[in-house]
Amino acid sequence: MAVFTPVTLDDIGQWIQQFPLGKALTIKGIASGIENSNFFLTTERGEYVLTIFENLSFEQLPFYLRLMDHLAARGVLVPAPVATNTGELLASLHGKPAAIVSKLEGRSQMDPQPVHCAAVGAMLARMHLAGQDYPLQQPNLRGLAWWNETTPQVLPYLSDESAHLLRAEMHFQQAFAGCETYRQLQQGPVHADLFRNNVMFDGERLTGFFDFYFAGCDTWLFDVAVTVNDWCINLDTGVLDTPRVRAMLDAYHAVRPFTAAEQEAWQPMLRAAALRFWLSRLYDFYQPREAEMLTPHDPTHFERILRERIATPAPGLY
Ligand SMILES: Nc1ncnc2c1ncn2[C@@H]1O[C@H](COP(=O)(O)OP(=O)(O)O)[C@@H](O)[C@H]1O
Ligand SMILES: N[C@@H](CCOP(=O)(O)O)C(=O)O
Repeated sequence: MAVFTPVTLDDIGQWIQQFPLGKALTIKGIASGIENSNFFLTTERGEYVLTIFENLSFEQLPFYLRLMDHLAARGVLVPAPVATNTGELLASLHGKPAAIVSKLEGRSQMDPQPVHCAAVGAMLARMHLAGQDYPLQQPNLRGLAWWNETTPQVLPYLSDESAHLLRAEMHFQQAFAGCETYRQLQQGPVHADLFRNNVMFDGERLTGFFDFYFAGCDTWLFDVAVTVNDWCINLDTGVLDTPRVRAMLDAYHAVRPFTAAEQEAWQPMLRAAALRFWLSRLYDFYQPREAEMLTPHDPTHFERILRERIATPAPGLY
């Protein structure tokens, strides 16, 4: 279980009074996260999720929380942050930034079918459009600059074969990020981590996207590639499953049509999305932080996906 900062009901008895939520009735640590300490919180007003941010600062957090607020206000299904009695979306708990957001119904769909992929594709396109007038700017903190910084830190742990792949792909992605087609890609706030475990479904009904704490301003296509690489693959081989890819891309395209530049950039972008998670998983694997209980994700999964995207062209965007 990844609870880096434990919290008890006693700890928040007074603290909760700054929110219009009544008394706290129960609090329970959530096992599955790897970045933050999360708790299901029941108060006299209902059910919520309390997050204590372990890595993001008071200065960085308004970008994420106001983005969720912005999107929720425009009908995109995301958790709505609860403001304090003085209108703040953030408060300090055990000396760290903390927020309370609404709890989404349902559960994650870990074995998605085309119908789920279509729902995700359509909501992702709506999210990109709704984010167009979001006024705050913050780069994707796990973008190319972070890859450049992280690569030398993980290279010493890799086999010759994997190190060769990482160096070569970094070289390829640096060139891609500097090319004219890349410059033409539409950008805006993106989720950047829209994996199956960050979306809730009630049956076939999508109830919301959550875990926006890797969000940032980046190309919309990067967001699509991250999402396809998790939702539309054979999990053992990393091979794309065409019916799920088509369902997701067609549903996205129907809401926000892809451009010719995006079509051209699609294959390298799928590689970029695989590289990003290979790198972060390597980093988390070899430089783990302390937690009460923590299971690092398997880096080789994304190395396999990267090799597969290099070897086999994906179905086109449209
Ligand atoms: N708004 C929410 N509504 C319902 N469940 C949530 C919500 N936010 C988080 N959770 C639950 O908490 C778990 C961990 O949250 P997550 O944001 O993925 O953590 P981390 O950022 O630490 O990786 C999720 O798998 C989900 O079960
Ligand atoms: N989705 C990433 C890791 C981030 O974890 P999350 O629980 O916050 O989604 C991965 O799978 O490597």
